[in-house]
Amino acid sequence: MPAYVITYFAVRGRCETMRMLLADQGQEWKENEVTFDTWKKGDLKATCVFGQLPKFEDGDFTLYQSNAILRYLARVHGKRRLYGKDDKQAALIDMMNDSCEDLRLKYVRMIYQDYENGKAKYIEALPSDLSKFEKILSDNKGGFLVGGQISYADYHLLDLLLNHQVLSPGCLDSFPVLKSYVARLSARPKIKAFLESDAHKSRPINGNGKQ
Ligand SMILES: N[C@@H](CCC(=O)N[C@@H](CSC(=S)NCCc1ccccc1)C(=O)NCC(=O)O)C(=O)O
Repeated sequence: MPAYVITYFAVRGRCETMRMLLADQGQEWKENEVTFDTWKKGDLKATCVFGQLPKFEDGDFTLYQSNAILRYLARVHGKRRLYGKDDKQAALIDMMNDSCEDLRLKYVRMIYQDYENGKAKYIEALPSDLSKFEKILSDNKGGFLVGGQISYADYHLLDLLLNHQVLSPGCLDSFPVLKSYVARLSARPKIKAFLESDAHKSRPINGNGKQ
């Protein structure tokens, strides 16, 4: 039985980034899928430190907060291999992930609270955020957000960009570096296999069916 267990709803949401990271790192994990009906009963919610999912278990070690889970996995895999080569790179990677979280929060708010009326406006404003990542990846010749190796923030940005290509298929057409970054990372053999898996394809992106 894999040591890793992800407890979450049957959606990509805040867990597809860690799933891609684990897949790319050759790790296995168990999915503990929670239905919305079960969740509404409140018993599981009452056991969650912050009353929310995802919950991540590594044996008898339990974590909540999706970004804390990513940082934990970045530390434990291959001697911090997913966290840069030194503390300064690690800090830059955290900075990049914080910006991914900013974009995710904007996306989630639109999806769940303002999809019908806010989708067009969100897509119109999107280039302002995408252009920042286009410049970061253009300026860093290493091919990743920080340095010359993939970090946990790269998996987060990849997940966000894939979701945004569903929301607005042409959103990367004016950002050639981002477009090639998505193609290159998606072509990594283990990520490619994950993205082609039924498990991934069968999970809706969000919990309300909007994408
Ligand atoms: N900062 C936390 C945020 C966790 C979070 O928002 N979890 C949501 C699910 S993740 C997400 S993107 N939520 C957006 C709306 C949603 C609600 C319920 C199910 C699915 C999506 C949740 O548990 N909602 C249920 C509840 O609060 O009772 C993290 O990053 O893990």
